[in-house]
Formats: sequence, C-alpha cells, structure tokens
Amino acid sequence: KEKGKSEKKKDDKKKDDKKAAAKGPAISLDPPSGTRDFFPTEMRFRNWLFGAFKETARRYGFQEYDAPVLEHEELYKRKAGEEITEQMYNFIDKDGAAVTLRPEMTPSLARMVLSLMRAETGEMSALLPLKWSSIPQCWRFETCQRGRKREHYQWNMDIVGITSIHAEVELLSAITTFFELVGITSKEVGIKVNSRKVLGAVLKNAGVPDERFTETCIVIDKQDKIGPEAVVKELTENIGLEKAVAERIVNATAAKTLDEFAALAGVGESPEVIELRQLFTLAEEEGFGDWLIFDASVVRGLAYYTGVVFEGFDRAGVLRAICGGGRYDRLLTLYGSPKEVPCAGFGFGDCVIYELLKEKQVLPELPHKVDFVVAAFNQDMMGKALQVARLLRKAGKSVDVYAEASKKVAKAFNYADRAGAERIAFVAPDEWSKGLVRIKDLRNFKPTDPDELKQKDVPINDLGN
Ligand SMILES: Nc1ccc(Br)nc1
Repeated sequence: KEKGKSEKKKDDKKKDDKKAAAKGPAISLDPPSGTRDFFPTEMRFRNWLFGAFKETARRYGFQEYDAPVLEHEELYKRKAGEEITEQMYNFIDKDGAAVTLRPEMTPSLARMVLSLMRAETGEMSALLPLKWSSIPQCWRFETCQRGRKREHYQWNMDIVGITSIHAEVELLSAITTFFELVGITSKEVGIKVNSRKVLGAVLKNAGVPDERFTETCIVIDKQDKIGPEAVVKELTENIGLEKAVAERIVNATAAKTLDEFAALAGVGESPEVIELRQLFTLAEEEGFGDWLIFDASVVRGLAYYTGVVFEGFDRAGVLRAICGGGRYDRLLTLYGSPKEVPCAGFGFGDCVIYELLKEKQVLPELPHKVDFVVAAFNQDMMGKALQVARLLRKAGKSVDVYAEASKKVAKAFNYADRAGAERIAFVAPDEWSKGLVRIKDLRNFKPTDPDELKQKDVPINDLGN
C-alpha cells in the first residue's frame, strides 16, 4: 500500500512537471515591449560600434559626459507639436514628481551646462568652448500597434560656445570620420545640409510672424512623410499662413541648389546664405566636401534648432535618416540663461547604422576570443592549473579555465575551440615536475606543420611573457 502511494506521488509529480513544461515558463522570457536584450553576440557589435563613436570623439578633442536616464518632464515641455515630446515615456513617480525616461540627450546637456554657468556666477567663458560626447539610451512610448522600438542608444556630440559655422563644420567632419572608421564612404552616404535661418528669412519676407517659425519648421519636416500638399494644408489651416505663402515655402524647399533656393525665397545674398556658402567652402577645403549636399527640404523635427541643420542619408534611399543635428542657439535661454549661449550638435542612433553596415556588407566579424584555455591533467593538478591561470591573467592575458580535469585531451581541445582560444595550456604532473607547462598553439599553424611548431613546453616562471 505504502509503495503504491509513493509511486502514485511520483507519477503525479511527473504529470505536473509535464503540464508545466507544456504550459511554458512561469514568467515571460522576453524583455518589455519595444526593448532589446543584448546577448554576448549583440553586445560585441554594440561595443565595437560605441568604440568607433568614442574613438571619433577622442580624435576631435571631445570630453565624455553622462546624465540620468530619468529627467524631470519639464525639461522637454516645448509645446511645438514635436513627435519626440508627444511620445515621452513619462510617469508620476512615488513622490508625485512628473518625470520621464529621456527622449533625447540635448536638454540634459543644456541643463548641465547651465548648472556650470550658475556655478560660475553667470560667466562661463573659462569653460567655453566645450565639446562634449555621450552615448545615452533614449526612450519613447510607442503604441504596441506600431511595433517600433521604444529605446535606442544615440551617440551625441555637442559644441557649446562657438558662434561661427566652424562648430557645424567640425561636427560634420566628425560624422564623416566616423563613417570612414567603420568602412562607409561618401559613395554610400551623404549628408544633407540646410539652414533654418534661410527658411526664417523666407518666412519673414512673406510676413510670417517669428512666433510661427518653429511650428512651421516642424510641419515642413513632415513633408517626406505627408507630402507637399498636406504640408500646405497644415501651414494654412493649423498655422494660418496665406496659401500663396505656404506654397512659396514648399516650392522653395524643392530648390536643388542654394542659389536657386535663395532666389526662389527672395533672400539673395543674405548673411544666412553667405554663412551656408562658407560652410560648404570650408568642408571642401578640409577635404570632405564630397559628403555634403545642399537640401532646402531638410529642417529636422526638433523645435529648438535655429540655424544650420543636417542629416546623414544613404544614397541608395533604402534607409531612414542615419543621423541628424544642427545649431540651437536659444535652448539655454529657454532654460533661464541670462544670455544667449551658442550651441550645435548631432545625434546618431545605434539602429539605422547597423542596417546600413549590413546592407553594405561591412558588418565586422566579432567572434568571442580568449588568449588561453588552461586545462588540468587531473583533479590533483587543478590547483596548479589555477596557479598558471593567475600568472597568465596577471600578465594581462584572457584565460578561460576548463573546469573538468580529464585525461581525455580531446574534451579539453573541444572546449578550447568553443571558447575561441588562441592557445591551450596543459598542466600535467610530468611537465610540472620539471617546472614546465605544455602550451599548444590552436590558431596560427598549418595542419602540415610539424608537432614541435604547434607546441612548446614553457617554464612556469616565463608564463605570460
Ligand atoms: N526619441 C527617441 C527615443 C527612442 C527611440 Br527608439 N527613438 C527616438
């Protein structure tokens, strides 16, 4: 009877386990909607990409900074109808504070710079110009239906305190240097450049009040998505522009050259046009003019841009904008700066660049690698094997210690292969008694090489050299 009961219990448990397995895991194994896990393979690509971002920033003399992913919502309250502020991942926290996961980094930079300025009692000439770089994770709350991602990493480069277009030229130059670092040329990618100031002159000429400027830009930025007719409709119905004015603006954005745009817009050789011409001339002289193209339709979708704007694009026209940026001279004033502080910067997301590298077949091969696998001949030798691993690690080598102590070297070789080891160090009693460790080279030899080329017995004290 007893036996029957315990057998029954075992059967019941087996059945429960089977049911549970059929039902699937108790918890979801996916990350929250719109977010990504970075398993080691993806993490190796991300580290490689961020490495190129950081190397570019280093070559241009930029300093790294960071800020909390969580910010006060007020930092982004610009009420200009931008998508970025309408999709904030915001909430009321347990203190009742209105906070948000940051949708972009520039406002945090502005806040930090202003805090430095306050600390410097309003003066910050000692700090300027400052050139700061960061790769923040930025967030948006997308409806699940659109199935778009809710987070991305966005390389930011900003220059604060330079009024001339020298800042924009350096930023554009840095973008081209990054692309060349990752194997992309100006044949595959271009950077569209325009100036909101030139557009501003058009609006002024057409009698559009200044306060309509920002929202007009936001509507024009949607032209690629909604088309010129819808832009005219929005400009007239939502912003109240004359139809003729709205059509002149939309026509002007179709201009193919700066001269044509200036003529269409009736702004001639205004300071804004001259400045834009200078930008192209400097780029040409530096040697990256072939990357740039004037495009009157580029205004970018951020309210705070006040001058030059630009965006990287793939010339094949397959992908959406790769990066984008511009001048924003009024943001610090908006946050309470007693005087205008000139700023320019760009953002460069981690997603489109992946698609571009894949499309152009220049994704890097990034296998997991270690310098050594260390294998013990038997359990008695495990302590010595760990001693060898420590010596190698002290010498800066990456070492993966094989946890099984087994005389079957094939198992150790198999492990070393999966670990991507360059060499394997066998710690065995005979060699050890002579103060030696047998090192076999796993990668840099031809199968036809004689054995002595593929392995050598190294004195323990020479390990790591
Ligand atoms: N601003 C923003 C944030 C997150 C993603 Br994904 N895209 C744009």
